[in-house]
Formats: sequence, structure tokens, C-alpha cells
Amino acid sequence: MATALQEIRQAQRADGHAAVLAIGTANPATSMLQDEYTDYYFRVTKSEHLTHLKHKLKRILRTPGIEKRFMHVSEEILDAHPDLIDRTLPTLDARIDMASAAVPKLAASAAWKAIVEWGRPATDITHLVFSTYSGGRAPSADLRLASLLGLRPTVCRTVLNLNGCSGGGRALQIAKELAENNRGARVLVACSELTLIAFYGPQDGCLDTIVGQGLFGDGAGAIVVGADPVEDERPLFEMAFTTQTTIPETEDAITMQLRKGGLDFHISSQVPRLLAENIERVLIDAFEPLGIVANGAAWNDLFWAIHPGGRSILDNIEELLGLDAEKLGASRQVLRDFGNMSGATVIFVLDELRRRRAKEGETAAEWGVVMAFGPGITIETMVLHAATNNLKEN
Ligand SMILES: CC(C)(COP(=O)(O)OP(=O)(O)OC[C@H]1O[C@@H](n2cnc3c(N)ncnc32)[C@H](O)[C@@H]1OP(=O)(O)O)[C@@H](O)C(=O)NCCC(=O)NCCSC(=O)CC(=O)O
Repeated sequence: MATALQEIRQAQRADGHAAVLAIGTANPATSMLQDEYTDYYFRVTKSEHLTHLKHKLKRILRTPGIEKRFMHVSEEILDAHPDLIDRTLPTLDARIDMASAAVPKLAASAAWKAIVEWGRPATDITHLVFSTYSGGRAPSADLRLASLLGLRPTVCRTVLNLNGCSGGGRALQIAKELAENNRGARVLVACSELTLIAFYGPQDGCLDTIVGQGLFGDGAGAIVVGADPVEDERPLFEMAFTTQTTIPETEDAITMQLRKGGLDFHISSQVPRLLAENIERVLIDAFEPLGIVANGAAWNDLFWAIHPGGRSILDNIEELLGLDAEKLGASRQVLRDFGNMSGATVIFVLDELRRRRAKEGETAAEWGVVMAFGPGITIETMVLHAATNNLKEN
């Protein structure tokens, strides 16, 4: 009996590690140059009189490492929903109504790109892991996404809600577990983040709101994950090992709460310091058991996909670990071109990273790491191995 059970378990599990098989990204049509954002933001929120806050945002945005962001909220939407600019008014219903349509639609755009690259029919997707901070309704946007993509009714869906910027990292970790524990599973990870749930005017005493309005952008990312690749599947990165670490006594550092006026978020100015103080320990804990990196001696031998939460987060990590300038190049480029798209951002970084690696050819690093940070403060870490052998005998 015990043997039979053991055989069943072995037959159910994949032989190899889960791998990233395809990546897709998407953004809303409307983009905003960072140089023009402060004037735009204070004008559309009718806050021109708050000159000290406008001056402050202008100063912060002078060096944020961002050039452009994409946003679903446009002047047309604000004309139709003028209450959105005032966080004291009850706009949550309107925001959730809009997000319920727009979040899965944007996710579908990214997912289609990933599925086309993957090369198999959408009905071969067995699991869906969906992450967003822009929802507030059940059934959630994952069901609408499954319907838009024509996934089969037996697809196993999991929703991560309000995981913030660590949502992409957590979704990838769950996808790895699902793919490795269910032979033949093909997991679609989708993260779709729209700031419309948290777009409102500036307010005295809420400087972090202004920082957030200047950092966050809209985007969706999707990744197909599976183990034991078959036929034309071409793995990009094998998922070797994962950890999740919560930095003690930092639960107030990044917070989000749905209120009548939208998603109320707070970001402590200490976040870059707290991450810098803890990140090397987390990296050592992830890499040392694998025997890949001992005592951080070779951080420059890795490839890096760090969530670009803000320029100073990347600056601090680069300095602390002694990384060469190009090591965080993919993260910096995504920050420059899209801003901080919360949970979706690490998917954009992986997409940029694989483009850069294709150019580097054989000199590209073999081992790397994905790190995403969110409320907790939570650090999601995944050790990656660059796939070399694309095909497995079927
Ligand atoms: C915003 C910045 C680009 C600005 O950089 P600068 O080099 O221009 O200047 P700086 O850091 O000295 O900040 C300029 C002024 O803004 C203030 N300031 C900065 N961050 C602030 C915050 N979170 N809350 C309140 N004030 C803040 C500083 O105190 C300073 O004020 P004064 O002028 O009075 O001295 C940088 O600070 C940055 O990258 N911060 C990290 C942002 C962050 O935490 N991202 C994570 C988001 S959360 C996330 O990604 C996960 C999630 O959402 O789940």
C-alpha cells in the first residue's frame, strides 16, 4: 500500500525544476513624460494652490531614474469621474468598477504575448496565478482573464490580492511549486497593476503619497512556467530555489488599505535603508545552501533582476554589494521606461534581462537572482539558472 502511494506521488511530480518558458508584457496606451508629470498632476487634481507640495514633487522627480510612465487614468476619465481627485469622497465603488474591466484586459494583452511566444494553445494552461493590488471584488479579475484567454474550465486559479510590489515574486514562487508538484502542469502567472485604484490629489502631511504618485506606473506582465519542457518549448531560466523573508518590525513601512476614497498607501522614507541593511543576509541564505556563492564573494558573477522600487533602492543595493554598474542595468532600464509597476515590474525586468543576455551571448552569467519587495517588509527571492539545454527528450 505504502509503495503504491509512493509510486503515485512520484508519477504526479515533475522530474526537473520549473522554468520560465515565455514572457509577455503590456501597458495602457497613454504615457506621461516624467518631466511633465508634476505640472500635469497638480493641474488635473486642481491642486495648483499647494505650491510647496508641487515644488517638493518637482524636486523629487528631478532624479528619480524615471523618464516615462504609462497610466490608465487620463484626463477623459477624470472629466467623467471628477470625484477621483479627492480622496475624502466615496469613490471606491467607481474605482473597482473600472478596475474590474481594465485590470483583466491589460493582463490578457500581456498573457497573449507570453502564450504566443510559448507556442502552445491557451487551453494547455493548467494553472493560473494572478496578482494585483487594483481589485476589490469576487470573482476576481483572474476569472475574467481566464475567460478572455479561453482557458479551460478546469484551470486551477489562485489570486494574490494586495501583495503589492512583492506580488510578482510570490506568484512566480507559487508557479514553481505548482509546476514541480504536478507533472505536465503549465502555469500562467499574470500580474496586472493599475494606479487608478490609488490616484488622487496631494494632501498636506502625506508626502509619501506624493512620492508614490511620482513613482508608480501601470503595467501587466505574464510568464508561462513549466517543468520538463517538451518539443518546441524553450526554457529561459530554470527556477532553482526560493525564499521569502520578512524584515522584523517593519510592518508599518509599506502599507495599503482600501478606504472609501480608494487605496490608501504609505511608504516610509526608511524603505531603501531597511532593504539595504537586510539584503545581503537574505542573498547569502539563498545562495550558500546551493554552494554557488560563498559569503558574497562573487555577487558580480550573477545576473540580477531586482524590483526597481525607486532609484535609491537600486543605488543602495549596488553600493552595498559592490555591483558593477551594468549589473542592475535591466532594473534601471525598466524603472526609466515604465516607473514602478508594483508586482508586474519584476516580469518586465526579466523580459529586459533576457534581451540583454541574448546580446551578451556566451559571456552572460550562468546563475542569477530575482528579488521583489513589498509590504511586510517582505523580500521574495528566487535563484535562477540560465537554461542552456532547451529541449528534453519526450
Ligand atoms: C523618491 C526618490 C527617488 C527621491 O530621491 P532623491 O535622491 O531625489 O531624494 P531623497 O531620497 O533625499 O528624497 C527627497 C525628499 O523626499 C522625501 N522622501 C523620499 N521618500 C519619501 C517617502 N517615502 N515618504 C516621505 N518622504 C519621502 C525625503 O525625505 C526628502 O525630503 P526633504 O526634501 O524634506 O529632505 C528616492 O527617495 C527613492 O527612490 N526612494 C525609494 C522609494 C520607495 O520606497 N519605493 C518603494 C515603493 S514600495 C514598493 O515598491 C513595494 C510596494 O508598493 O509594495
